Amino acid sequence: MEIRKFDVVVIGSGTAGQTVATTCAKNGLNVAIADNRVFGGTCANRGCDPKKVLLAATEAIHISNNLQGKGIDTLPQLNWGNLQKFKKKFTKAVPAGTESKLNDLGIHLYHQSPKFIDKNTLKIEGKTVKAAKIVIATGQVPRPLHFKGSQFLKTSDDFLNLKKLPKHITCIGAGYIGMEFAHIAARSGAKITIIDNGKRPLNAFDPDLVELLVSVSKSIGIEFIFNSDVTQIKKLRKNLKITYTKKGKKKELKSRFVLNTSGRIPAINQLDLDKGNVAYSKKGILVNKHLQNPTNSNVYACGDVSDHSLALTPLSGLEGIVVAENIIHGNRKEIEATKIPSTVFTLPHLASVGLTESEAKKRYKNIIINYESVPQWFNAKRLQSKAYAYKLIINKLTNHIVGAHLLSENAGETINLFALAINNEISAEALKRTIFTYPSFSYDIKSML
Ligand SMILES: Cc1cc2nc3c(=O)[nH]c(=O)nc-3n(C[C@H](O)[C@H](O)[C@H](O)COP(=O)(O)OP(=O)(O)OC[C@H]3O[C@@H](n4cnc5c(N)ncnc54)[C@H](O)[C@@H]3O)c2cc1C
Ligand SMILES: NC(=O)c1ccc[n+]([C@@H]2O[C@H](COP(=O)([O-])OP(=O)(O)OC[C@H]3O[C@@H](n4cnc5c(N)ncnc54)[C@H](O)[C@@H]3O)[C@@H](O)[C@H]2O)c1
Repeated sequence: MEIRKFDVVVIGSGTAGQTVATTCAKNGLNVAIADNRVFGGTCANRGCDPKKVLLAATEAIHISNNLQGKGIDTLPQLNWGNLQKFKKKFTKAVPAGTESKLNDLGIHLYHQSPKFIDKNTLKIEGKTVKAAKIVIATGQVPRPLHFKGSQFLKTSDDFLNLKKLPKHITCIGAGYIGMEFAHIAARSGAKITIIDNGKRPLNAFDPDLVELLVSVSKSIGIEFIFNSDVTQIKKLRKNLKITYTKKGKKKELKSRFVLNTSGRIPAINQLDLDKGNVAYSKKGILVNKHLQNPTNSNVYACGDVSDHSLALTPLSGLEGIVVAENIIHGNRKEIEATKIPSTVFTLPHLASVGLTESEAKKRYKNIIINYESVPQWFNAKRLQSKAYAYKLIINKLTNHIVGAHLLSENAGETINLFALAINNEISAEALKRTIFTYPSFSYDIKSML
């Protein structure tokens, strides 16, 4: 049987996989890439980008609602069907565009999941393929939940493709996806309930700012049920009946559509990793500082699927570059300890970079915490925003900002200035001295400092 040989085979065509494949190909390596779904990955096809397109229309609703009677008389009417058509204009072009970009670089494309046969050999599309280096960049998939009726659960993919918005949606999980989708759906006219088995949403974010976000969320009709476990979903004629337990008591609610937003797990179960002697854990493919697998040095992993990665697009891209450079030049690049900014695209946004208050207290002896809720500031008032707050954490000794946490209409943008300051050790004083445009959210940084 003919055996096809490549320098590099990349599994997964998302941000991480594409970055590795294109960089290696541009450097003269013979590359193949495989994906078992449409090419282009989660972010562009069924994640960040389509979500942000849906969000744009709800931003119009949000701002109009806030300014009703203050210059806005007639509220805009959201047309979910047309919004979905608009969104499709973005997503439809992604798979073919990605394939053509990869083809143009001479990269061989496979459209199935490879399986390891041994350390350097894969079976793909029924063929045996050998590669000097194999890169696993398969991302994550929704965490399966196991209870009676869990087959009725829908995923983020289903939500993003909804032709009609259900009257009532329940999200199981108050993380990034649950909170962002709840805000989109609530402003589009649906009634939302979020059930979480924890005591609050968005665990990794500052508790004071999250509390304010919860209160805004409630004001747009989102209902929260915390410390609760869903035990069963039963199909009724039109609705689904959700049974859950809270403090040992059995409770029920009815909903048209139940979304599993309880987190995502590494997409590794189709790869036969044991045959390739590839070490992995529940968190993903194990990697060292060069993003190389400790038990099979021919294998690298990057993006969401690696065991230490935060599931964020910019980090997946960064890791893709590290892997590509290590394959091309030998292991010379390590993953840098950059502070990665992150935004929950609710309205207002919740954004964060660097240490949380509790992390900073453990790490530094003397810190300054500037925490304030400032709905009276001009930028909040002109937009009639229900919440504007910040928490900055500064190392007293060096005057460097070590953590920034923002809740504002523009936090997703403003946080990038803090990422710049933290990662480049620009002092709080230097940031305060810098001239920013006025009136802008960036200008507010001066008052925060
Ligand atoms: C709804 C949603 C919204 C998000 N919003 C944001 C956001 O606003 N900002 C942000 O930074 N991040 C966001 N994320 C996270 C972001 O999408 C991921 O961090 C990013 O896409 C990861 O890139 P990746 O290349 O590691 O993996 P992916 O983009 O997931 O790519 C992995 C690819 O591997 C393929 N694959 C999987 N298994 C196999 C297999 N066995 N064989 C072959 N191919 C396989 C998949 O089909 C996929 O194309 C969001 C995620 C979701 C789900
Ligand atoms: N704006 C962004 O950058 C963005 C947006 C979406 C997703 N993402 C990335 O994707 C990842 C996955 O997002 P996600 O929202 O799916 O997960 P998540 O980890 O953010 O949140 C999962 C939530 O589900 C809850 N949960 C877990 N098991 C549960 C159960 N059995 N019952 C009830 N609640 C349960 C958790 O307590 C948590 O609040 C994120 O961690 C993030 O890195 C990023």
